[in-house]
Amino acid sequence: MRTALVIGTGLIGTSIALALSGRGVRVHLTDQDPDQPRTAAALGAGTEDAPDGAVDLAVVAVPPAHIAETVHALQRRGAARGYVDVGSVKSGPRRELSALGADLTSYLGSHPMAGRERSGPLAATADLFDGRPWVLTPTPETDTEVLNLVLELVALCRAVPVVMEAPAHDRAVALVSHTPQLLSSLLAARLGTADEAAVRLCGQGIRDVTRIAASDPRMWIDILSANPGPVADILSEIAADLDETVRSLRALESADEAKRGQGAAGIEAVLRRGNAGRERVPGKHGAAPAAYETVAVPITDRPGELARIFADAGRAGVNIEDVRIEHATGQQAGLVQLMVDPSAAPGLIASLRERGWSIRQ
Ligand SMILES: NC(=O)c1ccc[n+]([C@@H]2O[C@H](COP(=O)([O-])OP(=O)(O)OC[C@H]3O[C@@H](n4cnc5c(N)ncnc54)[C@H](O)[C@@H]3O)[C@@H](O)[C@H]2O)c1
Ligand SMILES: O=C(O)C(=O)C[C@]1(C(=O)O)C=C[C@@H](O)C=C1
Repeated sequence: MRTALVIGTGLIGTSIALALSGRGVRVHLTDQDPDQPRTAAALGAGTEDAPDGAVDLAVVAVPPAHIAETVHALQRRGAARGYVDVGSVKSGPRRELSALGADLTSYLGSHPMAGRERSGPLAATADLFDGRPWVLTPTPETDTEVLNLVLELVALCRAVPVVMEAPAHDRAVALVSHTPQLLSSLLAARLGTADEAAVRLCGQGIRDVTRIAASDPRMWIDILSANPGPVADILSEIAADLDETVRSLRALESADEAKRGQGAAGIEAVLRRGNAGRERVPGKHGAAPAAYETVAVPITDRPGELARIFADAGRAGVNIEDVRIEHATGQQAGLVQLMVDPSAAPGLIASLRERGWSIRQ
């Protein structure tokens, strides 16, 4: 990739622009608020000058509610060879693009799983995405060239590509991102009316769980409006857990020893379930299994082939942890190396064979 256009030079757009500029890509910056690209350019993220012609990749980093109209407008003026968005929700923007009659072959929905509670270019850093998962949601209609451009973007940002279908992505982030935001806000909201004497005692625990309560509400209204059902489902399960926990605490207040025992058991169960969940949270650089198994699949160099193999892996329920593509010199062919958890490899191989792929042993 030689040239890129970043639309929306806030936290995420400027962080991407800094990473790309730092690795030799000429990055053009634009935003509906002219102050933002000016600041981003001053930070070394790229240039405010408009590109001469079509760039290689347009990166749309605007709030979710504006993604579809922005991508569609860029496509209509032929701004780039490929278009990617980085929005925190994936099904809604795709549906809206489809309703607008946009070209879905040159568009790929993506979501870097890295961010901060602060907005704007001044919060941006070039290493924001280092080692973080970056979800890609190709479909069979995604052009191979566009998928390759986005894989290059992810690699240049030193992130780890993870392929998912948009609805599965939205359900997953409801649990790991959207519900935590609301729970953090709900807890921090209690501090709003608490006595000064109590607030003065805030220690590291409450700082940890309320950090993201400082996030921009406008952005989160957009995100939650595009994913309300899955978030409401998880919150109602948590509400049931809360009811149970309150019952256990009330039992602990009882004069009856047996009831107090039940209360303690209920609380212990919650804490132990919490320990087990927390153990599954990956470290900053991802809980990569010690070693991946490589499934090598020869492909022909024609539009849609890569997207098809990713979609077929998705249908097999297999997460692609990493991917490498070897291009055969002088031939319209290549070898795609899909890196997966060793336990997932046999199922992936069988499923891909069933779908007509040959596997290089
Ligand atoms: N903040 C995070 O932690 C995080 C993480 C991953 C992905 N995202 C996604 O990245 C995108 C950007 O989020 P951010 O945190 O960088 O927000 P931000 O508020 O820091 O930046 C958004 C920028 O987009 C500009 N903008 C808004 N509407 C526009 C339009 N129609 N045309 C051009 N520019 C427009 C704003 O002026 C602003 O500069 C969102 O879709 C968000 O869901 C955010
Ligand atoms: O660390 C933070 O500040 C974030 O909340 C980042 C976070 C997340 O939930 O992980 C927030 C929203 C995004 O879409 C992706 C990343």
